[in-house]
Amino acid sequence: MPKKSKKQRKRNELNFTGGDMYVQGEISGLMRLQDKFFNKDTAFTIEERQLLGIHGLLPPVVRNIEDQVELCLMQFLDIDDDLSKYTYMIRLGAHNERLFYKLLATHGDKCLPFVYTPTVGLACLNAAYVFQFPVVLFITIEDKGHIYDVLKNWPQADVRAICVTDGGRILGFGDMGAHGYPIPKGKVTLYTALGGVRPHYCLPICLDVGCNKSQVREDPLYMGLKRKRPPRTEYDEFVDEFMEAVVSRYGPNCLVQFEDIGNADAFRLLTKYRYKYATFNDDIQGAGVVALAALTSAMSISNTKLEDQRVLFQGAGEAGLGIANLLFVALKGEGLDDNEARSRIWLRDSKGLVAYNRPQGHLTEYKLTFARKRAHIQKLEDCIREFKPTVLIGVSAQSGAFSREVLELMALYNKRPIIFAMSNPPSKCECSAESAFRHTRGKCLFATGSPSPALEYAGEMYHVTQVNSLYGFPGIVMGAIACCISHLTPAIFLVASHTISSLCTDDDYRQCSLLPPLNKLTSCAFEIACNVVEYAYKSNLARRKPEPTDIRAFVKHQMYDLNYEPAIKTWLQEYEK
Ligand SMILES: O=C([O-])CC(=O)C(=O)O
Ligand SMILES: [Mg+2]
Repeated sequence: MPKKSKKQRKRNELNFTGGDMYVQGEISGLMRLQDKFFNKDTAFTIEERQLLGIHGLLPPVVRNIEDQVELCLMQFLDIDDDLSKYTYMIRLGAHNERLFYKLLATHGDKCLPFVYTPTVGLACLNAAYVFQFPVVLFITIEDKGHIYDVLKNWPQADVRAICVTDGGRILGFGDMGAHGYPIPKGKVTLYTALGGVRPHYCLPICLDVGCNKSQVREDPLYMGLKRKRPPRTEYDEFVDEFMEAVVSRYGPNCLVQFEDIGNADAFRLLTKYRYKYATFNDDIQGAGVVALAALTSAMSISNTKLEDQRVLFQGAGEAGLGIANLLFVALKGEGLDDNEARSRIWLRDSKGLVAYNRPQGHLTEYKLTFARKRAHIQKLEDCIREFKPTVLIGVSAQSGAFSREVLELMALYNKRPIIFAMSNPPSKCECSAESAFRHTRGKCLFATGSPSPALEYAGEMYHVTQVNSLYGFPGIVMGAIACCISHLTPAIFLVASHTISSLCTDDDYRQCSLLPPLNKLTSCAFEIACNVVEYAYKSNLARRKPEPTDIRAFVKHQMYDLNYEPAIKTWLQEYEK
């Protein structure tokens, strides 16, 4: 028998003396198997299993993470219904976090729609049914005065990015109260899956202040507080306390993304907090980033300039005003003055054209900025006849708002009408890709909010662009937390938007694809993060010092590693010295 080396003898001794005593002071083997951060399932090597005392608790096979991913994909694809696919992903994430993110990174095209739009909408509609784990932190208005203590119950202490909703305007569904909790969960999943933000830095929060829809509240399965939303002063005090508690608990560099907050509250909070905290509103500013990027590509294809556009919005809520505002900034950047820039933008809400002297409908200060000085027009078709827009953007959550007549009019006035039907989920979308192509006879440059398959029209294949904030926010968050940004200025969103459109190629344009393909989402997020960091240092917004000399390496270094770490590396190396 060959003689065993000293090292091998030592290992052998260890292998048969049980594991726990060798990991004293550390997390036990069994806990590693049950803890999503440490778990590797069958990827624990035999040596690790023996040293950790979990030998025998797993089948003998040892797989690498790539093989595990393929196995998970097979299981996932075998599931028939969308909601079960969603719960499969949530369970996997709660059981083995790295495998979950590796699966998303490897097969994002197949899996992302089941952790994010559109399936996340279905999850909200079935929120009680799909709730299984403490995946988000719930803070209720009854916790007022003690929000800091609730934050302390979240198991991770080094939180750097929060996504928070109050369920006030969930996608196109309106007020869903606490049943909006899957939304921030879906968003922070993309921080990691696309932006590379380490998962333990991310915290999804649902602020439960009640729900004004009795139909939601009175559902026997409703999990939130069974009360109406509070008056504005009480609400504002609550959210103020929340922001202060975040800073006390996680420091001033912790970024807060507001998501799917009710319209009126969203604008007020953004105005109040945007220069005070590192915060942004994805539905307002994030929508602007991606819509402007898609518009930039559409202009490259149609060989037109920004100042040549007349943009009509169907919907003047968060996305509509967010896009209009960023467009306004971009137009001014092209040398237009305020009035010239505003003249390119018309908004139409549920009461018709946003005009000063319209007979009904109070105009908020945010809409007033874009109000027209002209006779009121009620119908969308008449707005089109009057304004002859080159671009029509749907952000109204009104299914069918882009009727055949609307689409035909756009094709009548434009060689290449630019049409974005952005509302989510598809049941709330202004028109389908199919009707946009049919009623413009294939002339339109089209994008929509949810993922859609390629489409055949008159013998030609057209790619259907998904114009969704997922192109922007993961990279913005990664960049902002990497350099500890103090606050996010409008220029940051322009930087992000330009980064996205700069990644489109002539090949994309040939397929009428207005944004980079979905398989480039991670590189898109990385480029945005680097450009945000660079801009933040240049503009004195970055608190982290010293300024890095190599920004790409600086960002890369902070990203989540999708491969397992050896469970006992440090300890074994110590022992074998
Ligand atoms: O979540 C999405 O897909 C886009 C979004 O923010 C919204 O529609 O509110
Ligand atoms: Mg949203």
